[in-house]
Amino acid sequence: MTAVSILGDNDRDAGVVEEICGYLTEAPPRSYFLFAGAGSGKTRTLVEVLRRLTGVIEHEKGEQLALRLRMYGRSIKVVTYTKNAVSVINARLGDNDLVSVSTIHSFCWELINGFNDDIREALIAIKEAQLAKETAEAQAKPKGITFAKQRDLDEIKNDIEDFRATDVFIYHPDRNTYGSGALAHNHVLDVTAWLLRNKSTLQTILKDRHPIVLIDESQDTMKGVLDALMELAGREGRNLAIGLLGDHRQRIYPDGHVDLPSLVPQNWATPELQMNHRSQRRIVTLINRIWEAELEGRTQPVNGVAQHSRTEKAGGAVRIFVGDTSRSPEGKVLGERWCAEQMYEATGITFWNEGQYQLLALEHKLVATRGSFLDAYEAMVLLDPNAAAPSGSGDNKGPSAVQFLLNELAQLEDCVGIDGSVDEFKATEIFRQYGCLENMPDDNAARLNRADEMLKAITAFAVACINPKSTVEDVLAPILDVNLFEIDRRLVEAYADKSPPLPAPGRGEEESKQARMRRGWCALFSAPWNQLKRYRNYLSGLSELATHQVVKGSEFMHVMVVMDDDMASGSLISYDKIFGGMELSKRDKENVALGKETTIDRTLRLLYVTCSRAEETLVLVLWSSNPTAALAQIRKSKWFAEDEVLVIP
Ligand SMILES: Nc1ncnc2c1ncn2[C@@H]1O[C@H](COP(=O)(O)OP(=O)(O)OP(=O)(O)O)[C@@H](O)[C@H]1O
Repeated sequence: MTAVSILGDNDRDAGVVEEICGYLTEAPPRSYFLFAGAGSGKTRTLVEVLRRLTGVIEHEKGEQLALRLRMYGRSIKVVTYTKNAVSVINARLGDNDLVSVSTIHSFCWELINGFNDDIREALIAIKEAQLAKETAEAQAKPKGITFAKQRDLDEIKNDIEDFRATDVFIYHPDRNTYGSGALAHNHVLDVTAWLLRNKSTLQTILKDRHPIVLIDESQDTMKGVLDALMELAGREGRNLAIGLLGDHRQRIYPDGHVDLPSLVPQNWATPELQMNHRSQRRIVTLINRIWEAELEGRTQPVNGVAQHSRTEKAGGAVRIFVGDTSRSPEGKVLGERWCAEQMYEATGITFWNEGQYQLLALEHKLVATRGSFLDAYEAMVLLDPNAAAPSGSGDNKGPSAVQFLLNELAQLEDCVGIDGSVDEFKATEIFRQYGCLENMPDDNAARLNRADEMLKAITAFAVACINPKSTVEDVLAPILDVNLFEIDRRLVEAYADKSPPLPAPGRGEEESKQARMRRGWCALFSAPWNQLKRYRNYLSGLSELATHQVVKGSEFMHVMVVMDDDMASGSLISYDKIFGGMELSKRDKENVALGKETTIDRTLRLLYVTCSRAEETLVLVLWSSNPTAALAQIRKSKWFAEDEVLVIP
């Protein structure tokens, strides 16, 4: 093979940048959807397009567009999934006032901030629609509106009244916002989508500021906002162009559209990137097979192009190991080490016997079990299922009602030495930071009394912190008893409520939000305190097993993917079903018949995402409920060669 042909093969996508520049500089500009698989260099393509469209790199039509943007004080908006992606794109673009990069939350808030009457109207309309829908659904059930459901409906009505009474709405895209008028992250997205659909002022503002909007990771972008933008681009074809970048095969959040490619309007351009610059050929072949697989229970279409690896990346190694899921968690950890050892023996790559590989799993429960913080995690899920686990965009900081435990109390714990001594200087700083010293009595004696009370509380807190047997309640009690901080009302009330939790609902039984939260609070108060620290690390992406947060957009030389249905919450994911260790359920078959998304679809995409992170070598470990059946199907499938399939003894 000659140098020229190597270059030719590797450069098969070289024309895509120019192709996209052509669409966006057409008069009027044309919207597009870029099919771009794993490791295809989406960010690089995006940045190269932006450089040409803003006159950084010589480009005749780009320079004309730049001139027009500058003349009207406009810019191209790039919407990314994470704050990290904002910095990556900004760093690669350099100083460029014709491009403005934001996360979707910032983008939405930039548009609606200050339009308080519109925000209120949208919030009320959204909640009223929710109320009507949930009421109708409950009425249609044989039991009608149960007591538990009525409580939930009343809560929606209360929210509507609260919105009506709010004058000014506040929000911070980078953190949770508290206090009167505070909007949650999802409110901001819902409100923006509603206003883009219903208010011409906002539509005009958007196209006047940003005639071109490019959305990265569009497969996971909240569908409400995406639909509103696509609808607007359809209507305002001459004034607003949308570019969607992403890989529908890598959709991992339920916020995105089930099958985005099929929603792309006919008149949009659909360029394609065919290269995978990241992985060795063996891995690229595997991910192509995974995506093309015709599995029973699959409803998602096989749209999108097969990828090509770089010519010089013609190697790579893959193994799948199958073991019995009835093993203990410790036994499984040992089994996984054995697999790594086998990989070392097969490839001679020393990283595998030095623990220098990236463990990946996408089930939060698995991470929580391996990381020894399962009680804390499960309590958080009961308190707020949407906020308990880290999210790819880095928004989730845990349930809002427990922020005091995760922030103030965690900071206070940092002032406690391993012997239980308290660094009083540091502790005082924290009290000052949170305004705990502002209401000290003026009277000298009362002041001394209060200081003494505070000292006793922090000493008791320190003793509880260093005791490995302490529960969250043990640590919290001394602090709450003396009202040291201004604490979220929900936490204070839950602590004061000494009623026992109701039992968990049986299969098919309904549970009110309040009853679920009461179970969550009780579980949290009795969880070991030391689990909270591990839970915090997990939220910030620091646990040994990587989850979505780390996986999105990352790459690692050597990857081990651990698949264990026992640790998957609910029935949304099942590796055993795609590998043949378990039959499809009745529900799966019903979903197939209705053409709905199935367990198989979701699991296949998770597998695609995790496998495509590997550059050189990849180990898959399946803990199966029926290893014999799974092995038979794996051997029959064309995914792996005979010598790539092994049994964990
Ligand atoms: N044109 C190119 N030539 C050589 N290497 C490239 C090229 N484009 C990207 N790469 C390299 O390939 C790897 C994958 O690129 P990148 O992470 O941008 O892909 P991606 O499309 O964002 O992938 P994913 O969606 O899987 O996260 C990176 O290591 C990047 O440096």
